[in-house]
Amino acid sequence: MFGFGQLIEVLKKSPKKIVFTEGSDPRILEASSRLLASNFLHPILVGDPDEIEKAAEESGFNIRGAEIVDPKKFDRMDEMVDLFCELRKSKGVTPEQARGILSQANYFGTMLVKMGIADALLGGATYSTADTVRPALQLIKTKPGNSIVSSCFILVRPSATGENEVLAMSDCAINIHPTEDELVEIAGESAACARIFGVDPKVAFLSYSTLGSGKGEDVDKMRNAAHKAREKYPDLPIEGELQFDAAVSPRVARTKCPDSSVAGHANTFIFPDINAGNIGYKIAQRLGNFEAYGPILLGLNAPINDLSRGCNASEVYSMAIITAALA
Ligand SMILES: CC(C)(COP(=O)(O)OP(=O)(O)OC[C@H]1O[C@@H](n2cnc3c(N)ncnc32)[C@H](O)[C@@H]1OP(=O)(O)O)[C@@H](O)C(=O)NCCC(=O)NCCS
Ligand SMILES: CC(=O)OP(=O)(O)O
Repeated sequence: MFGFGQLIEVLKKSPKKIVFTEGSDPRILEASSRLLASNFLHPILVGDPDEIEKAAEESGFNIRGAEIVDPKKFDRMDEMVDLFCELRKSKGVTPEQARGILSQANYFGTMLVKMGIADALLGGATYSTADTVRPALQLIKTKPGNSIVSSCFILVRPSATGENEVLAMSDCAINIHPTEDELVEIAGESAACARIFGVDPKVAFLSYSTLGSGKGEDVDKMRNAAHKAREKYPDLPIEGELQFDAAVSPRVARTKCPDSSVAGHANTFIFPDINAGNIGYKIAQRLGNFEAYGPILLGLNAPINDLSRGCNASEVYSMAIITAALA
């Protein structure tokens, strides 16, 4: 069963540095002060030191000991500019353009990871997901063997048995209209992510149709993706296409698809597109009493994660631990 204690133990054995791109945000400052009080994860705050210290003082958080890095005064900026130009040479980026781009905290922070100055990055408390993730897509790129970066939310809710109920939902944040093959990759990556959080994955490819009850291109897409995923991951329990009720309710599953061993017991949900996924996870979070951790980026070649702009300090703290522990 998943607990943050296990991730913290991982970090205690191998402490890491995590860069926060929104160094003066009060939620980042609160999470950083909690991290500084322990010694398993060291925050690097990007921004103007005066502004950050003033914000910390005003919000009453002790960030003594935090590293603050100001892109305007960074002593390795020439080296960073050269590396950036090299990485983006196919786009013909000039050093002057690179300097402008690297004055932005999202690009600067990503380059701190690329240069090995930080082990991990967490952003998105005020930056949109697109602005948090784009520098990583451009500079860090996908892991060898992956064709896309995607994402997964881990949803956690205490249950009546006393054990946490843990679910995975994907892709709620990155790929807007994933293809069948991309959905297959998302399912494999999400199942692997779910396992890290103690889930024995049972994967449902979601739709408005259950095994042919409805018709349409989107139904075909999810059915075909489920079929391809079963071929690619023969040991993974996979069903699709399924409506959400058939995926999670044993009673509904007995009526709609009695022969499926996944239906009624699914815990890893693959949505047809980002509209469904983003709306779906936020309903679970805001109306279903689930804590939502993510989006956890999958398939990216370094530990960089995004936050929802609606996050609180406790979610920042948890996501920082998740991000660094998965490094
Ligand atoms: C992720 C996202 C920002 C990328 O869009 P974009 O920046 O317009 O993408 P582009 O097509 O210009 O590609 C930029 C780079 O990222 C790469 N890229 C884009 N999507 C990618 C993906 N899913 N996986 C890996 N690389 C990707 C491109 O190959 C390109 O690389 P290059 O510049 O080296 O050639 C976009 O898909 C998006 O906005 N997604 C939804 C985000 C969102 O609003 N989520 C809801 C809230 S969580
Ligand atoms: C993940 C997500 O939906 O992010 P935001 O709320 O910042 O758009």
